[in-house]
Amino acid sequence: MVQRLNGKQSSYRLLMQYIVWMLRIDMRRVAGLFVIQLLGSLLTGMNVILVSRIANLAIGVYQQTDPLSALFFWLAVTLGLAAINNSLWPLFSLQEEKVRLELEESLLQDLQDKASRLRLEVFERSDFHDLLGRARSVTEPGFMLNISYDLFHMVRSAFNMFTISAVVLWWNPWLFFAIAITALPSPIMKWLEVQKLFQLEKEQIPDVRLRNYYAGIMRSREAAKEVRTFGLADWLHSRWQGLFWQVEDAKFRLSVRNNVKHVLLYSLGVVGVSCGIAWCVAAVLNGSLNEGRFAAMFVALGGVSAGIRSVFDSFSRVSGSLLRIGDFFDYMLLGPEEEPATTAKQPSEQASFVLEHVSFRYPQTDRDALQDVCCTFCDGERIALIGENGSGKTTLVKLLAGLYQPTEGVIRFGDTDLQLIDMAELRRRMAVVFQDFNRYAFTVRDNIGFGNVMELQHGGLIQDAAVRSGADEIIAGLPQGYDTLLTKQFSGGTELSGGQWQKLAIARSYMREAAIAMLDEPTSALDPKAESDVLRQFLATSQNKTAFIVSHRLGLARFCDRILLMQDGRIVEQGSHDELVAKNGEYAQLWAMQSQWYN
Ligand SMILES: Nc1ncnc2c1ncn2[C@@H]1O[C@H](COP(=O)(O)OP(=O)(O)OP(=O)(O)O)[C@@H](O)[C@H]1O
Repeated sequence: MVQRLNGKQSSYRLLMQYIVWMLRIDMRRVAGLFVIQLLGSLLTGMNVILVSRIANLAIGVYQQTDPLSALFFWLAVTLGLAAINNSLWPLFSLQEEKVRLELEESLLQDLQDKASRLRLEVFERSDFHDLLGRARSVTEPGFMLNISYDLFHMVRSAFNMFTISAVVLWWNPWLFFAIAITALPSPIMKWLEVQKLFQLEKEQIPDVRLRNYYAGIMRSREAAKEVRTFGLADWLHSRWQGLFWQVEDAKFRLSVRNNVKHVLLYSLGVVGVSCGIAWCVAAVLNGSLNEGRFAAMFVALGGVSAGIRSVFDSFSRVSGSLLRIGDFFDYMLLGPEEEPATTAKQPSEQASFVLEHVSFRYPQTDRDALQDVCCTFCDGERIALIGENGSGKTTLVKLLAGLYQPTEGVIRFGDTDLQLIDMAELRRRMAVVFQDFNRYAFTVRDNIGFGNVMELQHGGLIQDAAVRSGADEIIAGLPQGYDTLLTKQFSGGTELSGGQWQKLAIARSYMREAAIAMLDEPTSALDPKAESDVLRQFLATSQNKTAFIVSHRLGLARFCDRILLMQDGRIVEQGSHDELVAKNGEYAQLWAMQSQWYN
């Protein structure tokens, strides 16, 4: 089961986590950004006081009670400070851009590292893909741009608001509270809306993923053949369209409701500021407020209201982004992970496996793919796994390769529980060809060399692997030989047939001198000659190896030391070919059935 270690976290905790994380990435630059913010805001606050001073001086000059030079002096000071304030922002933007890029890179790296550590069972769960989809949205270009911009904007607006508020509070505290109370409901509403939108988007993620899946099929080169042959385009489009509007309509309805509320609450804020200005006018008329202070109050009242809105608007956007970052942190705490090499045990030299009452059920299914399997595979033994489709052969191979853990029972490698073994080390001793092997859109050299990435530059080894798998003849006919790009997605590439790809996958497994070989239907796409070459090669190279081969070709199985016949996740018969034929059971019937085509 997917373990998520933390529950819903408060915005405050997430904000702290985010700030700590930013500081961890580039403490010097992040601290520098805060200092620039602080300076800029102090300058903005001073500006309000200077406006008051200049207005009073202008009146004084007009009434000839103050000298013109004093007015020019304070005007020069104000302009000077404004110039300093303005020059801070290009500096701020450059620093911010760098911090943002560093954050984005770190996010992507963390996301990818985590995915490579998670156990494969986790990938089988749909809720994992929902969470991954939400966590990935954090790494979209622009997300970091917005959150860091909003965060710094919030800090800057808060500094501005505090300095302007301090001025108004000092001159008239009641006026300040009246403006604050009328200005607050609108941004608080916005904050609540952000939470609702996040919740809605979270619920919509499975539909959005499905919608993207439909779109992906319509765009995919691989699917294009069937989409056209079976005329699926209209059906896919109508499904995609239905989901598109279902998702977007729900968001639009929420947006309409929010906008109506906003208009009402914003008007309340305007009423607050208007009342404040009316109060100032009355104070000027009754002589309790001089003209200079009136001018400054006029600026400051609007400033307080706009400041409160600006702080809370940025806060709403930051908290919305933090909720998404929260998904990212949740994702980073997912488990279970593979055993870290530092705590894991070294695998024994003897490549033997013991399965004790092993059952396995894929996550989110209600049926065991393997049921109570008990078996021993000795060092150097060659095993053929046969059985009808869905009987559990591939699942058994995946468990032996340590890719999945049994849901019940234990698999031992040598004497040690496979779960406790350093899998990276054990996998270095394994050569595996999966039934659904990867077709990398890279060069032939890479496609073979990935079997032993440390030897990717070792041309001789790659050529040798190609010769053993029979891929060398294909490569000789390619335009750039081993450097041919195997994809039509990028320019200059080419494409191979299914069987040719399979030969490359087999060559990949020959890249390491492995003590354990696992081949899951390695010849399903090969022509008879190629199949016979590959099987001969397998029998020759698997001498003294612990080897497992999954195949429906019983002709091959007869050359293995032991055959395991599987049915419904159980081993129903096992023994050598001769023993099983003599037993005259299921295997004997299958053998008779297949051999009749060759008689
Ligand atoms: N990823 C998965 N999630 C859920 N169920 C799965 C998954 N993979 C396989 N199964 C189920 O597990 C059972 C065993 O599948 P497995 O692939 O091991 O069969 P197999 O014997 O290798 O079949 P085949 O000969 O068709 O390759 C089947 O019932 C299958 O439907």
